[in-house]
This record gives sequence, C-alpha cells and structure tokens, in this order.
Amino acid sequence: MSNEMENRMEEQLRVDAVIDEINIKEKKLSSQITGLKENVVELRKNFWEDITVNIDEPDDIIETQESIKQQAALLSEKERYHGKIGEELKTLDKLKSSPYFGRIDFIEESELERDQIYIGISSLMDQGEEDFLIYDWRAPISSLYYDFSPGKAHYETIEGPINGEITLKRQFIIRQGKIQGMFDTGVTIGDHLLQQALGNNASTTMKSIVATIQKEQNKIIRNEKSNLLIVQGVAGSGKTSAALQRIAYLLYRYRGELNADNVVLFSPNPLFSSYIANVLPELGESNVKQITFLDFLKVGIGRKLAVESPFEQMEYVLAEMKENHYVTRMNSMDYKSSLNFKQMIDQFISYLNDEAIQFRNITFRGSMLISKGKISDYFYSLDKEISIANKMELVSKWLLKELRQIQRSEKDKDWVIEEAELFNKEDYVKAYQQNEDQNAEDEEEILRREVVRRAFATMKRRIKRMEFVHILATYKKLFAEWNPPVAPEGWEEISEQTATNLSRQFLTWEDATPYLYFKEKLLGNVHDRSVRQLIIDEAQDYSAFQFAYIKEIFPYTRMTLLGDINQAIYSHISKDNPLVPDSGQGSMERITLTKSYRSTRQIVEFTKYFAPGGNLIEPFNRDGSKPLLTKISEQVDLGEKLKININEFKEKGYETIAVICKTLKESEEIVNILQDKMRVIQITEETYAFEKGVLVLPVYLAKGIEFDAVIIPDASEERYSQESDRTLFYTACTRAMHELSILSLNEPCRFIKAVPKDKYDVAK
Ligand SMILES: Nc1ncnc2c1ncn2[C@@H]1O[C@H](COP(=O)(O)OP(=O)(O)OP(=O)(O)O)[C@@H](O)[C@H]1O
Repeated sequence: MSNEMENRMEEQLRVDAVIDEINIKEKKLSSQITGLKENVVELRKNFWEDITVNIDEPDDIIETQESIKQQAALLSEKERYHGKIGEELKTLDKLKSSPYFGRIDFIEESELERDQIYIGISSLMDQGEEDFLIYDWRAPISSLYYDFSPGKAHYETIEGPINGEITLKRQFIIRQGKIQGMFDTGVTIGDHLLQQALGNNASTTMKSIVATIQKEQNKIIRNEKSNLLIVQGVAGSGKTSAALQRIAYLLYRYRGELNADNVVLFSPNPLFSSYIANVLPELGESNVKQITFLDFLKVGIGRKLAVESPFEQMEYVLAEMKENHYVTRMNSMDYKSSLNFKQMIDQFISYLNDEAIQFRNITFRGSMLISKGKISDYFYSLDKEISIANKMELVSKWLLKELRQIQRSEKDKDWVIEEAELFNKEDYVKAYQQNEDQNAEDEEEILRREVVRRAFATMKRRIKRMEFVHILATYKKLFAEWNPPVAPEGWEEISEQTATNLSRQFLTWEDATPYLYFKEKLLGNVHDRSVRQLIIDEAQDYSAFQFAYIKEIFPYTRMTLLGDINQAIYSHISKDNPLVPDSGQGSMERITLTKSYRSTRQIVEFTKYFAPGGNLIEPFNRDGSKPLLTKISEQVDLGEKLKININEFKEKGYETIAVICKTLKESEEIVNILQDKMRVIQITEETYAFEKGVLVLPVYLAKGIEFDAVIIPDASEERYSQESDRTLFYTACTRAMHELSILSLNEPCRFIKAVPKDKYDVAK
C-alpha cells in the first residue's frame, strides 16, 4: 500500500473515532434535553400551583410577588439552558458530517512532543474533557493554519507569543463522515480546495469560507487592535466573506462581553442582507442586526417625511439627464455630500442659537394653550452657553409644568363632565386605578381627573418627543432666508430646489443625512449606545458627510469599513472617501486585498483593463472561457440573441444567470423583450430574496452579489458613454463567476475598446 493510501486510511479511522465520540456526546445531550423539556413543560403547567398567592395584606402581596419572580426566573433559566443544548446539538450535527477541514502538526519551541491540531467549525473535547479532538477555527492556535506554511511559525496568546515549527499541514474534504479529498499543502492554503470551492455554481446565499481563508483575509478577520479598520479590496477579493468571518471571530473571542446584539452591519440593499443571512448561523453564531443605511436614517427622520432611496437618486442621475434642473441637482448632490456642507450646517446652527428656530403652537380643543412665540421667547431667554439640545430639554420640562397647571384648571370645565358621562365600565376601573395615589374621595372629581389626564396624555407625549420644535421649517430657513458666510457656486439654485422639495415634505437622498444630522443637533441624539462593533460593507458608496455623521453618532464604536473604490457607483461622492489612501482619517489600520477569487482568470484579465483606479488586480488561477462580445446591428435582434445566450448558459448547467443593466428603466425594457420567450425574474429595490433562474436587474442592485453567468445586454458606446459610467460597467462585469457575455448594439463602449483583442472572443 502506498504511503498516501496508508495516511488516508489512518485519517479515516480518526474521523470514524471522532464521529463515535460525537454520537456519544449527542446521546448524552439528547437525553438531557428530553429531561429538560419535560421539566419545562411541567414547570409551565404547574407554574401557579407552586406559588402561594395571598393578597390579603401588603406583606402577603410582596411575598406573592417574590414567589412569582422566583418561579419565573427558574423557568427562564431552564429555558435558556434548553436553548443552549439545542444549539450544541445543531453544531454536533454539522460536525458529524464534516468534523474538520484542516490539520497541522506543531512542535512548540523547547518541547519535544508534536501536537496534532485538527481544525473545524467548532471545538470538541474527548469524553474526559482533557484533549481537544477538534479546535475551533477561531482558537488562537488555529491561526497557525491560516498564516503559515510548514516551517517556523508562531501564534499569539493572551500570555504572549508561542513559537515553534509546523511539520505538517493537511487539508480535508469530508462529507457525510467520509474523507473525499486530502491534500498536504505547501505555501498557502492549497489551490485544490479553493479551486473546488470556487468552481461550484453560485448559490442564492453566501457560503462561509472558514476552510480556505487566505492569509491576507485572516488579518482582517483576526484584527483586534484597530478602532477603525479599513479594507480596500478589488472586486471578488472576499471582503464581504472576511467581514462575516470577522464577526464570527469577534463573537467567539469576546464571548460573554460581546453578543450579536452589540454588532451592527450596514448593508447596501435588502437583497444583499438576505444573501448573506445564512453565513453566521452556518458557523453556529446568531445573526447580527443588518440594516441598510436608508432604513437606519428613516428611523431617525420619522414617518412624516418621504425619503428618496439611494437607488432612486441613482436612477435620476443615470436616466434623467434631460430634466431641466439636472445640473443644479448634480451640483447639489456634490455639495451636500461634502464636509463643507456639514460646516455650513454648523454655522447655521450657531446662528440659530441667537434666533430663528421655528416652534409649533400648542393647541387644545381648537384653542391656543401656549403659542410658538411664547415658546420661542422662553427658549431664547435661556443661557446661550447651554447647547441647543440641552435647552430643548429645559423647554420640554417647562412646557410639561405649564401643561400640568392648565390641566388642573381645565378639569373644572363643563366639557369634562360631558365626556365622563360617556365612560364605560373599564374606563371607570381605570379612573379608580389612576386615583390610587391621589386619594380623591368624590367620584366626580375622580372622573374629571381621568378625563383631563387622557386628554392631555397625547400632548404630553408629543412634548416629550420634542414635537414642539418645527425641524422642517427651521431646516428650510437654511435654504430660504439665511445667508451663509461661504457658499458654493450655484447656491441660489440649489437652495431654491431644496426648498421646493422640503415644501413637498420630501427629502432627497443627498438631504437625508444632513437633515438628520441637523435634527439631532437641535434635539439631541438617541442612538443605541450598545453598538460596540459597526461593519460597513460597500463603504465606497458613502459620502464624506455620511461618514462624519456615522462617526459622531457612534463615538465609542469600533468600525470596520470594507469596499472597493473601483466600484464607487455614486461618482460624485467618492472624493473624500476613507477608502482612498491619504483621505486624512485619524488612527486606523488599512488592509488592501488585490487578489480576486470570484471570477475566472479570463474574466479578471478582461475586466482589469477598465478597472477605474488602475490598482493591482491579480486573478486566482481558475480557468474558464474568455468573455464573449456579440455585436448587434438591429435592436429587434436583441431578444433572439439574448435567448440564444441564456439557453447556452443553461445547457452548460449554470443556475443563476443575470442580465445586468445600467438602469432600472433598461431592465424593464429587457424584461418586456424576454418575458414571452422564457421565465425571467425581475429584481427591484423591493426584492428581499432571490431564487435561481434568469434574473434581470440594474447594476446598483447587483452590488455585493455574484452569479454563475452574467450578460450585459447593451454595452454600446451610446449606453456607456460617460467616463462616470466606468465604475458601473466594471461592477456589472465583475459579478460573473464563470461566464461573461456582452452584447452591444453597434459600436461597443470605450471600456471594451481599451481591452487587448486577445482577451475576449467576438461572436461571428
Ligand atoms: N478564501 C476564500 N475561500 C473560498 N472562497 C472565497 C475566499 N475568498 C473569497 N471567496 C469567494 O469569492 C467570492 C467573492 O467573495 P466576496 O463576495 O466576499 O468578495 P467581495 O470582495 O466582497 O466582492 P465585491 O466587492 O465584488 O462584491 C465569493 O464567492 C466567496 O465565497
């Protein structure tokens, strides 16, 4: 028997032994969980029987409450434990099919014995709880596997670095408990496994990459020191994958201190959120909160204003060039994305400290209780040194005090008793309950109090929410009456356009963040202080203003920004982006990824010629066919050509075939052309999950996602005519894993022309 076969048999025996251990452990836990389940059911059933309920005397009430609390605590402890075992069982089930994916043999310096370290998605100890049969991929020692080839190596522990030597590095593919592949690797984590992982069809949900994390990705995943970690990585370099493994790593590393609720991920669109939703559960972790920046802003802005989405803005930029106010709007976007506009708002706010904040009258039953003039006078009588937000707090307290007085005098009016006459039984009970600590004896008095309490309750709530400040009207003044000390060119037109939108209660995307920033400067911000880690994917699409805002509202939060400046589709905002080197960000660490894993070598070799930044892009060595360019001379042929293309891809076994358009408008046209020829799925801003098939979508919704085959339905010079279209075209082409097909009505665009002819085929 060859050495290789012998090794494989030995390894299979070990896999079998580990699976035996898993089975034993599983049995133990299953019997525990059954017992626990019965226990919990019993506890729930007899909850009240085990409690002595006695409400005769105050002391008895306290005792009863205590007894209920204890019983509830016992129940919830058992339920939590039940949940924990359930999770453990799920992990064991995964381990049973594929217990580990890697092994290293390591001899620590000054020790003679060689440790065999097997690495999988979770740790497993032997029955005696003495030795690790499997090490979690996130354990300190496991970093050896990702960072070193055989030879001298070291890893960090809390007590300091451990040095030694790796004598063997082995990779496994184990499915259903059987070793299907086994490779001893040299330099990096071998091509075999990666080739296999990347050669598969795209799926509608992202997969974890634990078994094949590359050294440079591991740096991102295990980085613990930086408060701000910035990752610039070319398309398909594994930024999103690394971000998700990083979250799993941090949850493991800081278990007990950090849980999924403390981590927030800003994702580019709802489709992307569902695309990545599986990764953390697959790694045995709970999902963290994922939200688009649009939804995040909407929570703060409130429901009364309509907010444009970034995609609507994008569609305007790309499709409404002929609109009368286009140039003004573009200038407005430019300026409002910059820190200059933030400065302008700050200047406006200091002006507001002296005058001009708009308030609302407080009215009740059609008459004025407190006028906006009176509120304004009170506000401006307060010390100027106090911040506006703190002064608003004082105004709110003052208003509530005034209201209490008015409430007392209102109580004796005739309308009150008329309303009380409409009370039903429940209202009576409520009235008496409310009266408990006021001790009124007279029934009429009790009812009158209840009527006015109710009538004033909404008003009080609104005052607590600071609704007495007219934020929109005040913000509008920035564009209407106030003269800024420094203004950009065309400010008058920008102001006019903005004021018109605000009058329609409409916030453009470029106004959304500034408006919320402004609102919070006036009213104070109420953001969740428990966010300890914020991850921003597709960070190239955030403006300098948006970043500055995010930093202000999360002052103590560690941040990881990942993106690719080459894919900055909102070209007007990329100037001050932190992904650009030397963008002047403070203390931070920057990691650059240059290797692209998603697409075949042929696709990367094609797309890198029109990559916007001209940065280094190295393809991972996976072969496929060259991109194909098909020239069409008549628009009427498009449908037929698309159909042929799609059918060819289907025959090759591809399951996700995306027709990626420049705009939503174009994608609607394509759907119209295709829908009587085959089943097509149109993806819009409202699509929350996608299925396999033929998908038609605008490029900005394809961000972060990948497909087996991509078709660009019209890559003509007419369609992609501007330099600013470069990032869009690049983003669209780089979504392809295995095949890229480009159709062009007449002359292909300048980006294709920049590619040497030997890098693509032209259809006859
Ligand atoms: N180490 C790895 N092992 C296996 N697959 C990997 C690895 N790194 C990246 N990939 C695969 O490469 C593809 C691209 O990864 P990912 O989407 O994370 O890249 P990205 O940098 O976020 O891309 P983009 O910016 O273009 O959206 C995915 O299919 C991912 O699974």
